[in-house]
Amino acid sequence: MMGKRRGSGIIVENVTVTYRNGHTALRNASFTMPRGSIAALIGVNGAGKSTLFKAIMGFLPLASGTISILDMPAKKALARNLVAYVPQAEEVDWNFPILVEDVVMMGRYGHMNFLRIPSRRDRRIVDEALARVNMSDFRTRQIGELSGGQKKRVFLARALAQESAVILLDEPFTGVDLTTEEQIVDLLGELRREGKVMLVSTHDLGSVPHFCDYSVFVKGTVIAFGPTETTFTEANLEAAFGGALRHFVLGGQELHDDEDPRRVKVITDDERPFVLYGGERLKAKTEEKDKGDGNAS
Ligand SMILES: Nc1ncnc2c1ncn2[C@@H]1O[C@H](COP(=O)(O)OP(=O)(O)OP(=O)(O)O)[C@@H](O)[C@H]1O
Repeated sequence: MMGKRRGSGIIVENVTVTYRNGHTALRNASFTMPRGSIAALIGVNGAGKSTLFKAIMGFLPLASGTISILDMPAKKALARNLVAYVPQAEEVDWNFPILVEDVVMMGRYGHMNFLRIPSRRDRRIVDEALARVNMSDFRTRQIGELSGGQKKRVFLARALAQESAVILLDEPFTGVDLTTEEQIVDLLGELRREGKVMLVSTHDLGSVPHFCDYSVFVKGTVIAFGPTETTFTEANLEAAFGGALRHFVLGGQELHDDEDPRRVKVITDDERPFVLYGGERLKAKTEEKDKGDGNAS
């Protein structure tokens, strides 16, 4: 396990990515996040979140700029198998006939020689990864026969089996029920305590302050980034989502039977609402969690 907490996790500096059709999806994007932390990548559809992931993974060339991972050039970190990617559901061919346990074993390929014969250790790591996402009972199922949330957990298990220090998760909560989302959030918290670096793209605004240490707002570039405490603000949400967000302010008789003057503001992109109480938002729970015994069940 990674015990190291110091040093930088991911540094993206002035990155520009242009697709082959000439469309520049990201221009001069920059942000940094340290080791042992979780950052949310927040932005509307088409803002460039997946493009950023693909650029970090080396799937797309950079027109300019640099990316460094764990204090080394991204290429080197990728070659050392230090980065795992959990793709969006739409990017996977679910008709491909493959068993759950074989998907997770793919996470071990980078550790095997070209014959790809799993060792006892590889099998043990796959078993542990499946157990950690509560999918052991499904190991001999075809991946295409699972629910959306179960598929996500299998791909998360593949990332765990890879034993990489960095995990990129593209929309891990889309199509996932609340219990599964909570399990995934707990697991990410455990991984953070192990010193891993996690970048999570999400539309699920309500959960960001609960588990993300850093927020990165994307809109064709990085328009704001920093600690969630200070960066996950109404102004930045507005800047990132513009008219796509809906606001409700509840107060008076709508909210209270008594004379309580306090009001609640709800900001939502219709997935999970983000609630501000009397102009102040709920304090992130992450620190409280960290102070616990670290034994999330
Ligand atoms: N292969 C491609 N060729 C050309 N343009 C592309 C390609 N893939 C994406 N784009 C464009 O790049 C921009 C950013 O897309 P990207 O997929 O990174 O957005 P996103 O923030 O991940 O959105 P979503 O929330 O829908 O996943 C969009 O305008 C999109 O149309």
